[in-house]
Amino acid sequence: MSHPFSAAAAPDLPPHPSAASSPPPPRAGEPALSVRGLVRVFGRPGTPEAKVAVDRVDLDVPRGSFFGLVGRNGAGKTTMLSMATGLLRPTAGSVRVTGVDVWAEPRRAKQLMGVLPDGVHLFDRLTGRQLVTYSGLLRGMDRETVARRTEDLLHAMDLSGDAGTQVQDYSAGMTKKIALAGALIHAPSLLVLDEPFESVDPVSAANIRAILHAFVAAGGTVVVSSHVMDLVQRMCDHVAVLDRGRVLAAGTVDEVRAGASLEDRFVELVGGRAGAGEGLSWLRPE
Ligand SMILES: Nc1ncnc2c1ncn2[C@@H]1O[C@H](COP(=O)(O)OP(=O)(O)OP(=O)(O)O)[C@@H](O)[C@H]1O
Repeated sequence: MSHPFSAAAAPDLPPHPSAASSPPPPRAGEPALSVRGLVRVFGRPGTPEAKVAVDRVDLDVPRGSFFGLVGRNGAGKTTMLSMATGLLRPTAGSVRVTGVDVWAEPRRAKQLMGVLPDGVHLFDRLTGRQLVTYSGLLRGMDRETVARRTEDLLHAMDLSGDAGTQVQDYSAGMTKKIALAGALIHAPSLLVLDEPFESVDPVSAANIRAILHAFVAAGGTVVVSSHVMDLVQRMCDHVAVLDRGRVLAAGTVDEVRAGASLEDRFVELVGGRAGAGEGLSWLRPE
């Protein structure tokens, strides 16, 4: 019997949609995502307030990979992924999705992508079912396909029972899952997920991982950002370590961890835990 949380319950998600407005075919030999010289400065450049959040990043995400982007708080992960997905304009540099320039041809590029941004701001007066349905209709998909995939996705995310509830009444984890369902409905070639497991319970997280693995097995590419090294080591085949807006290491997980655990290697790369707990000598029970 097909268990509701098993990979077998993953919705029908070939990497290329049968939507009315077909996306451009991937260009042979192009990485799924290619970033060159990417820079983002917040605040006026040259002023003391200027903050270089992403600093001349070059990165290739191979097609068919499950790619983890890891870094400390404030390392620049969200800023980089926002630029990569057309949500935040780069100060400099370029981004291509299977050869399509995200900032020169945003409509074409966005057809190829499914995006789960960090701190998603959803139309939360909609019910879960309406939100997923509109995600599909806005992509130009036909109603019948949208209706079928919406039910598949609600089931796969264990949200069928809450499909008629407004998203504003969802928990943080449910909100994450419904946003992910909306990002999957057009069966994109590339999924970019910022912290997809944050606030998500372990059963739902395992379910989402199974869906993502099935998607990669079908030829899709997934990029996830995460702080959880153990998860990235187990789940991803490629990883990039970002720190202070720069890529410190990138490659297959085995190349980057170089025989150590990814967590140990990460701490080594970003400079360890110097000063942890110092200056808090007062922090003890009276
Ligand atoms: N809108 C903004 N205005 C000014 N500075 C910003 C803005 N957004 C991000 N930053 C700064 O850019 C840097 C990178 O932030 P970013 O959110 O990309 O990091 P992150 O790696 O995603 O962190 P976290 O893991 O905590 O989510 C931080 O120093 C942050 O303060």
